[in-house]
Amino acid sequence: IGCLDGHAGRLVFGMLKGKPCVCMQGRFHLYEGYAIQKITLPMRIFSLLGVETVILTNAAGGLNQDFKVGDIMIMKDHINMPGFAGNNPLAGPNDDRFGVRFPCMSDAYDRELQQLAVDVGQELGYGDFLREGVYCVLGGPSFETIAECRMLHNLGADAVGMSTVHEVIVARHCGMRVFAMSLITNKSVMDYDSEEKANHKEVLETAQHRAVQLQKLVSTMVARMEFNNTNA
Ligand SMILES: O=P(O)(O)O[C@@H]1C[C@H](O)[C@@H](CO)O1
Ligand code: HPA
Repeated sequence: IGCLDGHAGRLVFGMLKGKPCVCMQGRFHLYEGYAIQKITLPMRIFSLLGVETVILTNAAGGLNQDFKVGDIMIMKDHINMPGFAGNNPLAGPNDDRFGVRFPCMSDAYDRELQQLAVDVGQELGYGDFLREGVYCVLGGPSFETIAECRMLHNLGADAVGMSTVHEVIVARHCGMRVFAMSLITNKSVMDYDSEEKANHKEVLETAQHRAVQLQKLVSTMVARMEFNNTNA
């Protein structure tokens, strides 16, 4: 597992609220120079281990002007920018043991799990900072220019980041149920007069600030989840 700032590089097995879980503490990214098929391999391993549901989190810049730093955005959809240029984790020969050649992505994000997150978030008193939206993935590692942020916002993205979507595609390909959420760690700079600059320190600080609430949201969702994915 990617071992860089903010990504511990550990695979943790255990029980969470009575459910067997495996957690990646960190992930691989395109910007580390790995092939896209390699960074998504953990999803196929999880599938072979019998994992039914994948919960993904990420840090992201907020393009939606209503979003504040510290907001948690439930992902309802994505824009796969590297995919537009042919960099899709399913490119190459299809391994039929995992899934079909042309998987559907309009149902990538499980609606019931999104609703569960809303319900649990409300119960925990997180309503003021719980949002939903569209995440756009870019390759990184450079943060976006002002013109790029404006373009992505005009395209319908609410948040921008450097991960998650590749994993979602591979997880869906092999029939796992997917829930994903972004922590808005910084506001994307959209204005030439702005003094703000995206930086990794702010990303880590915001993540630290919301860590306990994110853990509570995930663990409460896991506690309420049904076994036996019927979505495959
Ligand atoms: O949660 P991820 O891994 O998407 O984290 C984002 C992308 C970079 O790793 C880092 C940039 O600050 O945050
Ligand atoms: N852009 C891209 N990736 C990110 C950002 C951002 O502003 N913040 C955290 N990850």
